Amino acid sequence: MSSPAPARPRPVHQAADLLAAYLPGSFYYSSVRGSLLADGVYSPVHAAPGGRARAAAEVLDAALVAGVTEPVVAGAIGFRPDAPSSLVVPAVVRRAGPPKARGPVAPLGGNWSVSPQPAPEVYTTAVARALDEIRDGDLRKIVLARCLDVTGGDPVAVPRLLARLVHTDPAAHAFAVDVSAPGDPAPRTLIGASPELLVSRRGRVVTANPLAGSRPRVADEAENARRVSDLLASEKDRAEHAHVAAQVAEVLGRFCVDLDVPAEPEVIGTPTMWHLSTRISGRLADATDAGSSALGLAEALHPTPAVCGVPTELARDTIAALEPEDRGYYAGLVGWTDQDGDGEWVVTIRCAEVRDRTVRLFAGAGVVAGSDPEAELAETGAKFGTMLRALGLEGAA
Ligand SMILES: C=C(O[C@H]1C=CC=C(C(=O)O)[C@@H]1O)C(=O)O
Repeated sequence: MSSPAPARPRPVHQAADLLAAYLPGSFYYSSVRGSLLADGVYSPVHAAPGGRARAAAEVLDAALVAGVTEPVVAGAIGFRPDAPSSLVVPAVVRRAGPPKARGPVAPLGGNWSVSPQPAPEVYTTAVARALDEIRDGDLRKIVLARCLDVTGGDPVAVPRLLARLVHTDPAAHAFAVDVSAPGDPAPRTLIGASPELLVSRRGRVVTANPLAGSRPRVADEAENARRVSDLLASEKDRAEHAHVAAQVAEVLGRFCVDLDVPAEPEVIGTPTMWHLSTRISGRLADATDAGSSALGLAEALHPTPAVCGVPTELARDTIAALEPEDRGYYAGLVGWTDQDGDGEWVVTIRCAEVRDRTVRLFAGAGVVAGSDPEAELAETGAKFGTMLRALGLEGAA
């Protein structure tokens, strides 16, 4: 006869201690729901797109049997189906409450050179071409991205960069993920502070918070108020947003009962941007299937028109044709799922990839009929602000 396992007290950690304990190679994730720091690898999770949730559930079962305490699957998945992914069941997971705002963290220092990739006029030409495709063909929305390479004299202090991201905006979904691949000459870290919740699951309750439609935030509050009301009234931005909210609602509708989709978007603010936002929630019809774990839902939702477009396949092909730089992990998903299927995944935006002395920032903007190439260039410049602030280079885009 088997006897129940003795209940072990859960070790109590402070959010600030987890952040302070982060080292490159660890997995860090924090949001208003809590903080998670994971180290070591019990097992990688390898599976093709669409099969990851089931593979994750199997590895989590094996980890439990092997004695891993409260295992999770954590990591990042790239934008394209053929992009790399970095998903593991870590050997050790520590959890704490949400991070709190604290005093300023010292800047990274150093002399940085900043180089847009591609050149700004290549980006505006791509937006103009996308507008031609929208006018002449079936494309209705496309998100076009560009990069900013920031290079310093010394290897980048990733833990300090992460601490600055978290302290600037403790409400963001902050992350740092080791995305090194075999043969890389130096370790690579995906780091960022995303405002966009792809999906979270807690028990049967599912929440998503699609964002699209933007204005840069400025210091002057009267000007911010004008920008917020302009954003709410903008037909172009509302169309851009409606594509995302509709697709997220349609996908979650396949899994949920009692889906609540607000009829009107609201505006949310980050320290650098204002966005149209729709908070969607529902209850899972079947919470036992691996396909409805947080990772399963995230895979079903990806890529939303917040990072790809409408229709999805045509937008993805047009992105491949118009963007000269590979997105890699940008515009993919980052997060974690536990053995109950609970977890949280965010859209990988307001992020960068750090490799030795270089930080490659990514930012994209949604293009619909009525978009203006110069305005999209400026919008992507403003979106770089999240990472530039953390680097101490505000205004360098
Ligand atoms: C694609 C990005 O942002 C998305 C999320 C919010 C608003 C967006 C926009 O207004 O274009 C984008 O869809 C990015 O930051 O790289």
